[in-house]
Amino acid sequence: MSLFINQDQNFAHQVHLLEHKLRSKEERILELETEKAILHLRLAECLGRLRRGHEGEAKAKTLLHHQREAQSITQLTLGKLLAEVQNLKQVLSEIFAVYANGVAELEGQSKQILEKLDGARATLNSCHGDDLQSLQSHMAALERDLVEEKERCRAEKQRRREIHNTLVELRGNIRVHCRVRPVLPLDQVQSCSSQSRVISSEEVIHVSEDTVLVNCIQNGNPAINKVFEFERVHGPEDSQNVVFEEVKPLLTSLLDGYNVCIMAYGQTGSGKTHTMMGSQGPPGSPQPGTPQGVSSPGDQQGIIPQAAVELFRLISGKPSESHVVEVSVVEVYNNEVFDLLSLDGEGGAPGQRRDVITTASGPSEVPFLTYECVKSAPEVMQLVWAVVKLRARCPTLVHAHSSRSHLVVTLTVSSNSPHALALARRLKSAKQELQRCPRTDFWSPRCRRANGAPRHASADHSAATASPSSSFSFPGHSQCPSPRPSRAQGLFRTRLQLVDLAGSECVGMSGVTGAALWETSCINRSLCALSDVLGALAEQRPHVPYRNSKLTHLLQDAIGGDAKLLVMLCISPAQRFISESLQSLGFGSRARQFHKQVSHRKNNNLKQK
Ligand SMILES: Nc1ncnc2c1ncn2[C@@H]1O[C@H](COP(=O)(O)OP(=O)(O)OP(=O)(O)O)[C@@H](O)[C@H]1O
Repeated sequence: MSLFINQDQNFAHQVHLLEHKLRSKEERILELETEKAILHLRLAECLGRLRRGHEGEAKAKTLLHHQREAQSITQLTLGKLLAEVQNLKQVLSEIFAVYANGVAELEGQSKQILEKLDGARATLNSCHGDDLQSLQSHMAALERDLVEEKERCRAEKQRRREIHNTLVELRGNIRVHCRVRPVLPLDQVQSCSSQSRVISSEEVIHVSEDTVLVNCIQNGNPAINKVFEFERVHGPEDSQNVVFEEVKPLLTSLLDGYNVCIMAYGQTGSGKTHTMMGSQGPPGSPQPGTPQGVSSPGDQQGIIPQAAVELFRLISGKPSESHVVEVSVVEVYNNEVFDLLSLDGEGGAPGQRRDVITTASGPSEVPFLTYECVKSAPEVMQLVWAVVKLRARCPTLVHAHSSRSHLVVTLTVSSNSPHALALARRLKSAKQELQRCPRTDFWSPRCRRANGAPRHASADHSAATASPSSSFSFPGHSQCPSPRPSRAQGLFRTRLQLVDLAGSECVGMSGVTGAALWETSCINRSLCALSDVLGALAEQRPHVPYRNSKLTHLLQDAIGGDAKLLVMLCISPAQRFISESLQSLGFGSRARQFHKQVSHRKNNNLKQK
C-alpha cells in the first residue's frame, strides 16, 4: 500500500514538476513573444528610418540640383549686373563731365552778373545821391515854408488877439473859459443790484481845446451829443499853472486902466474853490494826509494867489510909475454883503455887514468897506487865507466842504500913470452912456439880519463868532471907513476882482434842510439874477437888472461896465451831475452871446470900412 502511495506521490510530484516547467516555458514563450514584438517594432522603426533616409537623400539630391541651378543663374545675373554697373559708371562719368562744364559756365556767368551788379550799384548810388539831395532841398524848402507858415499863423493869432482885445477894450466884454475837472469819489453813484452794490462814475463830458462835448444818455434812447464852444477849454489833465497861463494876459489890462474880473461859476463840488484858491491851503499849512508843516506845492496854487504874484510882477516892471495896491475881501451870504477884513467895535469878530450903493457917477460902491494896503503877493495871500476860513461852509450829500457864500477878493491898484489917466478920461465918457440904464428895486431878502447877529446860520463859525478876547488879527490891519482918506487925489484906480461863487445845487441831491435849505435858495436866486443880467446884456435890453441881487449889484461894473470879465466855468465830467453841468454850460454860452454880438457888430463895421 505504501508502495502505491509513493508512486502516486512521485507521479503527482512529476506532474507538478512538469506543470511547473510548462508554466515556466509558457512564461518564457510570452517573454520571447514580447521581445519579438519589440524587435518587430524596432525593425519597423528602422525600416521607417531607412525609408525616410532614402527620401532625404532624394531631397538633398534635388536641393543640390537646385543649388547648382541657382548658382548658375546667380552667376549669369551677376554678370549682367556687372555689365549694367559698368554702363552706369559710363553714364555717370558722362553726366559729371556735363555738370562740370555747366558749373564752369555758371561761374563765368555769375562773375559777369556780379560785375554788372557792381556797375548798377555804382550807378544807383550816384542816382540816389542826386535824389537825396533834391529831396533834402525839397524838405528844406518845406521846412522854410512851415516856419514861415508858423510865423504867419503866430502873427495871425497875435492880430486876432489884438483885435479881440480892442473889441474888449471898446466895450466891457466877456470871455468864457471852461474847466472840466477829473472824476472824483464824489461823482460816484451807488446803486443796489439784486446781488451787490454797484458803484459807477460814468464820464459823459469830453473836451478839445475850445469845445465841450456832452453825451446826453437817456435810458433806452440813443445818446444825443451837445457841443458847447468857449474861448478856451481845459480838460482834467490841465494843471493849475496851465489854467492860469490862459488867464494871465488879462491882468496886463489892469495897468492899462481897465477893471478886470475873474469869476468861477459852476455847480457845487465842480472845482471853483480849487480853481480860484487851490486845494492845498496856504503854503506851510498842514494838509489832510500830509505831515504838519509841509508846504503846498506851487503848482497847486489857484488863480487868486497866482494873480497876486503876477500883479506885483507887473508893477515892479514899471518903476517910473508909482502904484499902491489895496485888498478887500467880501462875502455875499444869504443876499447880504459881509466885509471879512473888518473887525467889530471891540476888535473881535470879523465880518461886518455892509451895503452896496450906486454912486452918482455910476459904479457901485460898498461904503465903509475895509481896505488893507499890501506890498507883496504873500501879504495879500496871508490876509486872504486868514479870512477864507471864516467863509460859510456846510457839508451836503454832494460836497463835504460846500461853500455857502460868494467870495469876492478885490485888489485895487492906484496909479499915477499918464497913460492910465488918459484912458480914465476916455472911459469916463463911455460910462456916462451906461448910466442911462434904469434901475430896478432891490430884491428884498426874506431873512434880513441886523448887524452883529451871527452871519452863518448853518455852518460852524466859531471863528466868526469869537469873543472879543479872541486872538484873531490881520497883519497890518487898519480899517479905513469910506471915503478912504488915505487915497491920494489925482490917482487912477483899477480893480481886479476875483470871485469864487457859491455852487448852484439841486436840493434833491444835496439833501439840505432848514437853514442850509434857505442858503441854497439864496445861492440859486443870486445865480439866477447873475444869469438874468448876462441875458439882458446879451440881448442889449435897455434895462439890466443888476440890483435884483446883492451879488450882481456888487459886481455891476465887472459884468456890464468897462471891466474885462472872464467867466471860468467849472464842470464835473460825471453822468450823475449832467443836468447841472448842462445848466452851467448854458450859462457860459449865454454869457458869450454878449461877446459874440459885439464882435459881430465890430466885424460889420470893419467890413463897411
Ligand atoms: N481840477 C481838479 N483837480 C483835482 N481835484 C479837483 C479839481 N477840481 C476840484 N477838485 C477837488 O474837488 C473837490 C471839490 O472842489 P471845490 O471845493 O473846489 O468845489 P466847489 O465848486 O468850490 O464846491 P462848492 O461850490 O460846493 O464850494 C475838492 O476836493 C477839490 O480838491
